[in-house]
Amino acid sequence: MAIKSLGYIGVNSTDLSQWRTFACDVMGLEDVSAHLSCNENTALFKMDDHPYRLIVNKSDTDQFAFCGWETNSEAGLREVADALTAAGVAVTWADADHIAERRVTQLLSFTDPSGTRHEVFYGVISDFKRLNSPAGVSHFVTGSQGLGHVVLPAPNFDETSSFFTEVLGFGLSDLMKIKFTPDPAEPEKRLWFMHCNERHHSLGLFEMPLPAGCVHVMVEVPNVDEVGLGNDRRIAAGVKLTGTLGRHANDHMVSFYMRSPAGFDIEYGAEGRTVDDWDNYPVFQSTVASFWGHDFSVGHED
Ligand SMILES: Cc1ccc(O)c(O)c1CC[C@@H]1C(=O)CC[C@]2(C)C(=O)CC[C@@H]12
Ligand SMILES: [Fe+2]
Repeated sequence: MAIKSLGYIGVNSTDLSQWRTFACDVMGLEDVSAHLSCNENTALFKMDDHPYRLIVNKSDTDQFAFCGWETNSEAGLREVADALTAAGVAVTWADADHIAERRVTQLLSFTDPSGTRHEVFYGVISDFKRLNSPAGVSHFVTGSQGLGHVVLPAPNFDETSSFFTEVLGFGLSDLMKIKFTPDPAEPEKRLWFMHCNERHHSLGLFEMPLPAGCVHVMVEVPNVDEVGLGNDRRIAAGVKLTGTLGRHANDHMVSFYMRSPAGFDIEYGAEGRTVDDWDNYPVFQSTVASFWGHDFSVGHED
């Protein structure tokens, strides 16, 4: 497939300083806004040798804004554009300002069948500066696995899931049928996990609308100590815990969840498994989220 990894994510924010505190002091990302001399209505945060992985734009709402998917080449980007066009999805090629803002060579955008905005690009423009984490995080697990994973609301589930598999070429990793709240009357909802590289999942689709525009974004640190240190920083910053420490049954990630200033969650994890041979990987359905831990009921308390 032409899409190789999750390259960046975009967020809208009424208060950039809230994101500076959360992204730097809690997540351990580096604020590179001044280094990249972006305008005062944008904040850029670095995780690795990409110029940035998180872009926060000043807005009148606090919401997830877009995913940025990376392709390898101009041909790869053209392939995605052709597949979208053939499927009747409107493709917008970015103008020079948009391309310059994103620091890539070429860029297009589209909207998926559940209304989430996506960008697809090739050719990151980087000075290859290394991460200098203000929280002392040694590094994030990225590279060919991309920045992590994103779980998106997909109320229009059948159309959205087949769009990602059939039009964009994502592979199904595993699936669940779950209730989101403790309410016993709530019907079960589908939660599908999909891959575009060796990371177990780069994309999740959850059958439910969400005002925040995103369920969560996962970033991966190299070991459980970094997860624990991240949780200590979360406590020190007074950030709400939305899922307790646990190990997932599908990707084996040890993680916790916390509420970001945009209302969606950040999953902070380590020890996720990779899959080298998807052809011989059996898709499965799990009836539990995790081998142990991950109490999500804490997120529904005030
Ligand atoms: C189940 C699971 C497997 C791998 C992951 O990376 C992962 O994030 C999850 C959990 C997904 C999901 C969530 O994020 C919000 C709260 C959810 C909907 C639940 O209540 C159970 C599954 C949870
Ligand atoms: Fe996750």
